[in-house]
Formats: sequence, structure tokens, C-alpha cells
Amino acid sequence: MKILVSGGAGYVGSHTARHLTREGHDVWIYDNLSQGHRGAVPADRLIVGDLHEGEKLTSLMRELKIDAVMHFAASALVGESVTDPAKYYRNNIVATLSLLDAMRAADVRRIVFSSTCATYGEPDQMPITESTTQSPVNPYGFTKLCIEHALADYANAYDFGYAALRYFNASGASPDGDIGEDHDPESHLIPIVLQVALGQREAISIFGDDYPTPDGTCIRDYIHVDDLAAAHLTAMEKLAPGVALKLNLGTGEGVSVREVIEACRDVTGHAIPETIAPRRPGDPPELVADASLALQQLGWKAKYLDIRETVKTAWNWHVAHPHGYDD
Ligand SMILES: NC(=O)c1ccc[n+]([C@@H]2O[C@H](COP(=O)([O-])OP(=O)(O)OC[C@H]3O[C@@H](n4cnc5c(N)ncnc54)[C@H](O)[C@@H]3O)[C@@H](O)[C@H]2O)c1
Ligand SMILES: O=c1ccn([C@@H]2O[C@H](COP(=O)(O)OP(=O)(O)O[C@H]3O[C@H](CO)[C@H](O)[C@H](O)[C@H]3O)[C@@H](O)[C@H]2O)c(=O)[nH]1
Repeated sequence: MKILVSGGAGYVGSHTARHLTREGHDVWIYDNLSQGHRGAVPADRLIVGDLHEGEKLTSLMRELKIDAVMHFAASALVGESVTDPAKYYRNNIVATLSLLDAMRAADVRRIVFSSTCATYGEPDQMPITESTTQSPVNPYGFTKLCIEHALADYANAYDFGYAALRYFNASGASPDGDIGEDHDPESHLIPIVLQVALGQREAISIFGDDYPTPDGTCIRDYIHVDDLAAAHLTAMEKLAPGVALKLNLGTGEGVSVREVIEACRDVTGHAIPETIAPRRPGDPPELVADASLALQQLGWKAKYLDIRETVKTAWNWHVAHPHGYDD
């Protein structure tokens, strides 16, 4: 298939674009490089552009005869969405509507959308299933939920087929160490801990050790980026007009911040000093997926179930690229 990957020069998008290409698809990456990297994608497959440029998107989709879109492009920092919500409403809602309308104009009706566990807010029942109430507690989660609703309405009215894939914590890197996670600024736990191991930071700050969890630190579900990539392809293959897939993508295993740091110590052999810092506003104590519906509907399940194996792949990338991509 001919696939347009919005945000394909970013972290999850670049791993997925590579997987799609290796599986024989004709992949075009559309990215404004606000967070993405030229080095993460083949130069002859990158189209630099913004989602807001609707007419450009329509012509591209027509010229390239695009069959389906994978839509990763977004602003994705929970904290920033609270301090600068306008950016999130514009980039995650307005820009996505521009993409959806360009798809309509170009008669492209299949889309796989990057949603998030942040659409669930702070549920008290763990693990989280797809029928858990979606009640986001920050603008980021709300903008993603809003697009899930838009997709349902577009599917109904305009024959779109869509998958809203609600990822938990994307983590790890391509095992060969070629591509990996490089955000600026970096806010994600695993890359920050590994920067301590590389001697680029003095210590890891644990944001709160007084949560109601066994070791007092927050629990998350760290899903390997290559497992996410595989799920995207399988979901895309199921899409047809009127099909609506809404699926959690996680391992089903909860891992605490302390356990992540311990895994990083094991993998890197570095002592990794830690300090306790105040809680980060908006952090739910625990987010763990029940991903059994993805198994039922896609035959998909995570292959990386041991946090050490995931950290090893991230470490390979960081050692090979201690300062991230060149651009
Ligand atoms: N990383 C995670 O743990 C996680 C978890 C759940 C959901 N998600 C979602 O997955 C997607 C990818 O996340 P990521 O971590 O790879 O983020 P990322 O920032 O690495 O990638 C996003 C890409 O989109 C591009 N982009 C942003 N706005 C754009 C625009 N208006 N026009 C064109 N390109 C634009 C950026 O340059 C970047 O390359 C996002 O939609 C995010 O909300 C991520
Ligand atoms: O220096 C740090 C960084 C993070 N943490 C903790 O580590 C855990 C994981 O934090 P990340 O920032 O790595 O990930 P989040 O769980 O905050 O965010 C992830 O899940 C969100 C949904 O809740 C969004 O989808 C987001 O894009 C995705 O990265 C949290 O408890 C956080 O408080 C620390 O203790 N110290």
C-alpha cells in the first residue's frame, strides 16, 4: 500500500515507517521537523510540510495515490499542554481536521491515529480496558479524545475506516541502534535515566516517592516502539469503510519508576544516582493496559515483556548516538 506517515520523522513514527517499508509498503513521510529528525528517515522519502497546509496535503495524496494515512504528528507533552493549551488545541485538533479534510478531498478514507492512555485520565480500576471511561485530566489527553470523536463521526458520515490506537508509554529503540528516541527537551523517564548513565546528567530525579504504590513511585506500562510499529501495520490491514478500531497498546505489565531505574543500572552497569523530587503535576499513580482486545481483534500482543530487554535497545541507541541525531 501507499502510505502517508504524518509525523514520521518523530520517535514512534520513524520506527513505524521503517517497519512498513521493510514489510514492502510504499511509505512517504510528512513532517514539519518541529520535533522530528532528518536522520530518522530516508532522505528521498521525506516531505517537509505542516499539517495546516491542507491544499498541499490534498495534492500530495492525489499525486502519490495514497491509500492510507498513519497520523503521528502532534504535540505530545502533558505538562506543556497545561501551560500552553492553545498550542495543543491548534496542533492536535485544528491541524488534524486539516489532515482529515485533505483526506476527504483526495478520497483517502483509511487512517490509523496515535491516541493515548492520557484519554483515560486517572481511572481507579487497573488495568485499563477500552470500556474504562475516557475522562482526560489535561489538555493533551482532551485533544486526543476530541479527535477520536471526530474520527467516529467521519467514519459514520464519510465512510472513513479508522483505528485509534491508545498507546501507553512508548519506549526502547530499534535493536540495531540506528534510530531511537531524541526529543528536545527530553522529558521521558528512560532516556533521562540513560543520560545519567552516559554522564550527561548527575542524577535522576524521581518525581514523588509517596504515591499509593508498593514502592511509592508511579507505575506505568512501557511498550516497546517496535511492538507499536507492528500493531500499526496490523491495524491498517483491517481498515475498510466503516471499520472503527479503538484499542489499547501496552504490555499489561506495570513497572514503577524505581524498577525502571534499577533495570537501567543492570543494563548499563552504571550506579545511576537518584534524588527524590516533588510530584510532577498531573501524573496519575498508575497506568497499566489491558491489551486483550488488541489480541482479539488484531492478533497482536507485545513481544517485549521484560523492561530490561526494552532498556537494552534504548541503551544501544544512546551509546551509538550519545547526542541524539545530528540535526
Ligand atoms: N511517546 C509516547 O509515549 C506516546 C504515548 C502515547 C501517544 N503518543 C502519540 O504518538 C504520536 C507520536 O509520539 P512521539 O513520541 O513519536 O512524538 P514526536 O514528537 O517524536 O513525533 C511527532 C512528530 O510530529 C511532527 N509534527 C508535529 N506537529 C506537526 C505538524 N503540525 N505538521 C507536521 N508535522 C508535525 C514532529 O516534528 C515530530 O516529528 C503523538 O501523536 C503522540 O501524542 C506518544
Ligand atoms: O525525570 C523524570 C521523568 C519522569 N519521571 C516519572 O516517570 C514516569 C514516566 O514519565 P514519562 O514522562 O516518561 O511518561 P508519562 O507517563 O508522563 O507520559 C507518557 O504517557 C502520557 C500519557 O499519560 C503521554 O501519552 C506521553 O506522551 C507519554 O510519554 C512518571 O511517573 C514520571 O513522573 C520521573 O520520575 N523523573
